[in-house]
Amino acid sequence: MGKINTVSLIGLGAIGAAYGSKLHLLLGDSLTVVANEERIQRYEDTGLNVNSETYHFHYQISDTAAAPADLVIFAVKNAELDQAIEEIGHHIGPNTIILSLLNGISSEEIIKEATGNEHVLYSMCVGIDAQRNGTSIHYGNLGRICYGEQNQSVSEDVLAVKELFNEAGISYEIPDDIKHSVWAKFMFNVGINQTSAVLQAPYSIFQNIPAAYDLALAAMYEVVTISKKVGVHLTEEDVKQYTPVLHLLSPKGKTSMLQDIEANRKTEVEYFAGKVCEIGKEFGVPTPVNEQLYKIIHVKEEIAKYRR
Ligand SMILES: NC(=O)C1=CN([C@@H]2O[C@H](COP(=O)(O)OP(=O)(O)OC[C@H]3O[C@@H](n4cnc5c(N)ncnc54)[C@H](OP(=O)(O)O)[C@@H]3O)[C@@H](O)[C@H]2O)C=CC1
Ligand SMILES: CC(C)(CO)C(=O)C(=O)O
Repeated sequence: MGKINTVSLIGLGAIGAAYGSKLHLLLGDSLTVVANEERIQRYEDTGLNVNSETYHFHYQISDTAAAPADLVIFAVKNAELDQAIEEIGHHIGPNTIILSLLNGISSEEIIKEATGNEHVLYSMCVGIDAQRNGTSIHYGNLGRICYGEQNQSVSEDVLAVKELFNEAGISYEIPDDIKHSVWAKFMFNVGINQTSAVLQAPYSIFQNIPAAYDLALAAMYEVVTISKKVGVHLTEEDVKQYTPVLHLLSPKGKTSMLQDIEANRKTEVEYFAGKVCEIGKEFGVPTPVNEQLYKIIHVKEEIAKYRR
């Protein structure tokens, strides 16, 4: 792949709109947002408001024919991924590079398996505190997108994405070991997203009340333990590296999981505690903190359904 000229994006929520707005400023209509008619109608009615600027993206209805894009970006929630893969299928050709900005440790494998595409890079975003209210998105920090090849090579695809991000003004990092970085981010999400959802607490609580962050740490240490069983080997150093990340987030900001709870949406608990408990069981490692978080967050989802 030479230069990336066309990008298709699916998922115009907090993450998709935040990074999509940067790409739109660079690419104009060469950035296509793929969605069904109902969503497109909603986006066209008001435009997308990102940090008080209104954006009108170029939209394409999901089941219409399309030329493959140079780059496809997934920015939906984990439970929405299978449907999104199907709906953006026309935009994926044999040479299309794919980035998945979803949290968790499974989306890249799922995309590879479903599409047979050989240009899926491993990626995640870190240090971003994007919040969504309907079609209005606000972020204090855009953070950076960490990405790379699983085999750690600096491939043509990696370089093409680097050029795009440089031109769009999107901060990025190409870590030496992207799998390790994805797991470290997973560890942080397992801690902060889940405890924030249970405590219904914004980042300021974790920044200022050590006992609150201790709860998150207890869940994170279970990820450190299971990571050693799957050959990733997270360490105390990885845990420590996330303390400054937490302190850079906007104090009033909320994790994506707390936003889901407050908006009565299904959360990503299956992909956080659910995954930790699954791997723990496989290797005979107890994961009591995540077991409790899993149960409590499920009850919160049930309460939301009951109230609806
Ligand atoms: N928010 C944050 O600060 C961060 C989030 N993340 C991760 O990024 C991922 C996305 O999170 P976030 O942006 O917060 O989630 P949001 O819920 O804000 O956004 C997801 C968007 O995807 C849309 N969508 C779902 N299915 C489809 C589909 N089939 N076609 C088109 N659009 C679709 C949803 O539309 P609709 O509302 O109409 O259903 C929604 O707008 C998650 O994995 C999250 O964990 C990572 C880092 C930080
Ligand atoms: C790390 C954090 C909490 C913010 O970037 C996140 O990934 C999320 O809200 O899902």
